[in-house]
Amino acid sequence: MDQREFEIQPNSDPNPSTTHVYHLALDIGGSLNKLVYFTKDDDHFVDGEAEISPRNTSEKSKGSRRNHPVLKGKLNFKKFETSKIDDCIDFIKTMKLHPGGSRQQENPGSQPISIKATGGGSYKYADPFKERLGINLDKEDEMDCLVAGANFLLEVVDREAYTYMGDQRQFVQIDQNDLYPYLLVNIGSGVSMIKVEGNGKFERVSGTSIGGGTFWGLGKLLTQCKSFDELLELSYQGNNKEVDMLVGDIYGGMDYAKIGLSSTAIASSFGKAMSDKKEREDYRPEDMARSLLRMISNNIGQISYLNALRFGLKRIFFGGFFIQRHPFTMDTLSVAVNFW
Ligand SMILES: Nc1ncnc2c1ncn2[C@@H]1O[C@H](COP(=O)(O)OP(=O)(O)OP(=O)(O)O)[C@@H](O)[C@H]1O
Ligand SMILES: CC(C)(CO)[C@@H](O)C(=O)NCCC(=O)O
Repeated sequence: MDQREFEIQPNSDPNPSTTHVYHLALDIGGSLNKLVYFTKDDDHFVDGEAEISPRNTSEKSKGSRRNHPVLKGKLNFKKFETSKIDDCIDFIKTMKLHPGGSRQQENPGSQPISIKATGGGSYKYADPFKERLGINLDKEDEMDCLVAGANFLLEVVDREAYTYMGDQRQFVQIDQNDLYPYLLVNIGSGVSMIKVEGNGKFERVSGTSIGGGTFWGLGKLLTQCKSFDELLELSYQGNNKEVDMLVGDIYGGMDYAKIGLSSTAIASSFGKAMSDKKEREDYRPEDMARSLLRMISNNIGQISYLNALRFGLKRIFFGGFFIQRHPFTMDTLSVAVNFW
């Protein structure tokens, strides 16, 4: 997808009276409900349809990537907490996204409007969508969508995948002939690990229930934070060694060099709390938040690495809102993958 013609606008709402909406779709997960819709301004509106031109996705990648049509318009992303599903329905209603959003889908004439939706919430919340908006959620399997989306981004969008270590973001140049097989680790409320061998060729090989929902849920109980962003922000100000038992705490300040453990390595997450004569209130919320973030990210990194090893996969791609735009979390994952 050529990013010169294809703008991605995070959470900026277009004016419904001057904008034409196409292809509203939803991913209703355990924590977050994600909406995507495509818009064209009056300027780019041709005979009631979006202008589509089949062309290569990027001058630079001519020949090396598959041809995809380029839609001249904007993709708009919006997210809501899934628990506030009514806010999402209100938004769709106010912005009048649902009639336009189905325009190019398979609903000609007076058929009931149907919107593509994935994630567990497409089952759980089918009734409120029907009752309040009169729309059917046309369900797609979440793993199919996840893999199709990841493959599309990796095959088509330049500068999409990157490594993150020590504050350094480095884009990965992907050789299309050497993309598969890879391990896809999607960190949402829970974590899914999928071995991807090609388009439509994948198997969910592992997962863990200790994921983004655990960080936010347990973190809320420990710190009284009111939002995920607040909890994450708090964790940046904390020091996990106040809560975690380090190798040095066990070895009298020394490394355990013989097995490659430095004195600062975490020997036991939250381990200090067992023997400290302290109540929960005596620990600083920021230190607990930091320790929790480390514990969960390290665990995901370790399980991912072991699964990559188990299936002989040389590359792991991480995704999901637990890490999106969160450099410290990404860095912790990278350190964990390298450590184990
Ligand atoms: N603003 C936010 N509000 C709540 N959680 C957030 C927010 N930003 C990031 N997160 C994190 O992202 C996680 C949700 O990620 P994502 O949307 O990818 O998963 P999901 O689709 O809701 O879950 P699942 O796939 O397991 O059903 C949350 O559990 C939380 O850790
Ligand atoms: C249940 C799903 C697939 C819903 O997205 C996800 O939250 C998940 O992969 N959870 C982890 C489940 C496990 O493998 O332990």
